Amino acid sequence: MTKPIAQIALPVPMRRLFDYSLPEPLRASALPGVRVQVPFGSRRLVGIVVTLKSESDVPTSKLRNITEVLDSEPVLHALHQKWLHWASQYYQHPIGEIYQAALPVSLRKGLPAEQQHIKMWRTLGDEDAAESLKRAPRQKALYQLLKQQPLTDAALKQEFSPQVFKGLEEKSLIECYQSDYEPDTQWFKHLDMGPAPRPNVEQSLAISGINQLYQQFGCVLLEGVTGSGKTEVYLQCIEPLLKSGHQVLILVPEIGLTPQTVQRFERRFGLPVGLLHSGLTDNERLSVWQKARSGELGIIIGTRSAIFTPLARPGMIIVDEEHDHSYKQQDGWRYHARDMAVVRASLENIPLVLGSATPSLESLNNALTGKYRHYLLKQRAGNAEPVKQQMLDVKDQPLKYGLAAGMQDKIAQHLQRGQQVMLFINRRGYAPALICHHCGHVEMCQRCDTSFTLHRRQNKLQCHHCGDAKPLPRACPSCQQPQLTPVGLGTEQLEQGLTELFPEYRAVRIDSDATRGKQKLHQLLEDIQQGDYQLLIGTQILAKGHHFPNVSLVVIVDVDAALFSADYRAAEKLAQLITQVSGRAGRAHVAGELWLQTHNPSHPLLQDLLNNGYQHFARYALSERQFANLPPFSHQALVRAESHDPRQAFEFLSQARTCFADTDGVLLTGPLPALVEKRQGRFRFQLLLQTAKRTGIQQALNRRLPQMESLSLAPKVRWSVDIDPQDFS
Ligand SMILES: Nc1ncnc2c1ncn2[C@@H]1O[C@H](COP(=O)(O)OP(=O)(O)OP(=O)(O)O)[C@@H](O)[C@H]1O
Ligand SMILES: [Zn+2]
Repeated sequence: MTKPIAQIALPVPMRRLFDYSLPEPLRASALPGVRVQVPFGSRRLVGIVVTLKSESDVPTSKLRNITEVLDSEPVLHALHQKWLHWASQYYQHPIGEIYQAALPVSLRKGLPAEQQHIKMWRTLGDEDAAESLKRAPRQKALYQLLKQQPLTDAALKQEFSPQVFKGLEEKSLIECYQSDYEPDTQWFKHLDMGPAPRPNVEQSLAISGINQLYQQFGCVLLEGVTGSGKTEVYLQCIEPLLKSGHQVLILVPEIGLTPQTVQRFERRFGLPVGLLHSGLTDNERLSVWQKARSGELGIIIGTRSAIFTPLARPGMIIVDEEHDHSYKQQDGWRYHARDMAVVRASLENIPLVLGSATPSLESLNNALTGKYRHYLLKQRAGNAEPVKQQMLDVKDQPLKYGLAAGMQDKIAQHLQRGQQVMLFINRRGYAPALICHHCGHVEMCQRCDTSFTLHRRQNKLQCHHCGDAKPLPRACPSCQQPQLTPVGLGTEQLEQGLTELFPEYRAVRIDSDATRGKQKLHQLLEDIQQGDYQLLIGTQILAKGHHFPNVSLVVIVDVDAALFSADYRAAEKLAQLITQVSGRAGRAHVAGELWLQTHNPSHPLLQDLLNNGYQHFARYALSERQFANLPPFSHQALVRAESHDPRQAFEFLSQARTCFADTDGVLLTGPLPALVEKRQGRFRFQLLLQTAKRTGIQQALNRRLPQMESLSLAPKVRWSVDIDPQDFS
């Protein structure tokens, strides 16, 4: 007998499921994993059936009815559901919000999940009208194409503008119709393989090791210096999988930045690659989701949330640049896509490959302790030489636009040899602050604890924490004198300075200000490839994964700020950044060098990193973490709270602390102010929980969260729990 009650996950911030009764006619179709529409208060919500049952704690008369079943088959299969329930436990986050996050936006809204029809075009009538279209060559071209066979709207739109269709439609020569959608899931029978280089010894070892894990769970850390051919290893590992019809999901930090990587996958296998990134419309996203689920796509490449893409025949998950911080969601449900990937791979019983030149200390520790298989690529692939890394001591040196004289000479030398130079600085805008030379007043954001950044191009001051902006004042708002002076250096100023210092060369700036708009970045990257620019200035966007063969010098203008941070992960982050940035140099035929400007050339971190490389540094950093009992040798959760009245957030966390007071094995730190204490008008505090075992965090929170939720201040402050926090700002 079919069960009359369904437990539903609803997109509401409550840590529970909701019981609804199933009217008789809906019972056969309400399977676990399908979407349903239900009344909730005065609203209608789209939820997902989790389980069916015969009885509820709520009296039957009080149960409300499910109004509609939206799917004929589950949008989340059983394994996926199991995975999400694990996540709800692990991240201590409401299950309904997790289910919601795992679906594309269109499906959250209740739109159809199946790709039922596709829009096609065909010609009308028998006679050939080409003659009458002589004066409209585009219309004639489209007409003749369709005369041969009907074609899909999606394919034609790439080539013909809407006017062309309209013209022909008005002449009643073509019409549009809906055709039944038949997915092509047999792509693997006609792969069109492109040429592949012969792998070197290190690559071969990695490839054969990874391929031993065919349809079997296992994690692999591929630790390879930049340019060592990690991508080539991925390509060769997935080849046998694709040939046997399996699908591969690849996570990357940011797609807009790696068009070349995407092309490499397409060319190697002659297959379209499904792309998932933030620049897509809801419809485009849904389409990739559908094609991945039906098995129509062999390769899916996407950013963080692509980890939720369903696969009909999963073969492997790859997380490229696994150390990258974009894999951690920083608001709402704060999951880590890499960690989600580990659990997914184990449930689906497939291998997971984590690749990086600068692995996170977490993954490295798992590799060193034997939990993960570990393959090292120590040499750059092909003919590329290792990058020479050096420091320039800028103590007591006059700096012009942040550059010492010696550095300016170096840049000139490389430019004169016809090579490109990349300069890296971590701050966008013109200058991080504007100070009054007369009275010392600094314009501060009223809502945050920070100075306004000067953006000279746009003639404005902007807060980089809350986005608040205002026009550049002509005089000091405090003393009315006109001597307002920029302090510090940003990308905009460096660009201006370089144009002044090297007028015969062209400079380009790559930061989030300069690259707004979908195509802009793409275009700039292409122009750089073409050699249109010789001086490339950027923030960390420029550090990620590009391949600019003609860059021979990379300069990091200032590393000092990061050397003295209160965040225990700062050293790791800085080392990753320096190594990644330096990996941009000398990737092909020209030798590359990296120069760091610093006031602290004897700093042990810099010494170790530059003399011994990231692999050595990371192992040393791990021993330090172990000594200090920090992650990955302990496990953390961060309770954050913020409020307009600083006392409320602080008091809430003080009370929260007492909830944990008698919990054994939990080390409590705080409440302490966050690194950025005030943001958008709210004061921010943190309480850190630390335990020796991973499960300790979950046990403590399982027992104490309900108590915290019932604290009198709980509804009055904004608070959240962050498991495995990465960022304490
Ligand atoms: N075995 C090989 N023989 C010759 N060339 C190779 C080989 N493997 C890789 N290459 C080439 O070396 C260059 C770098 O390789 P690849 O992009 O795979 O490295 P990577 O480690 O993924 O780089 P990144 O540092 O950007 O992550 C590419 O141009 C690639 O085609
Ligand atoms: Zn602000």
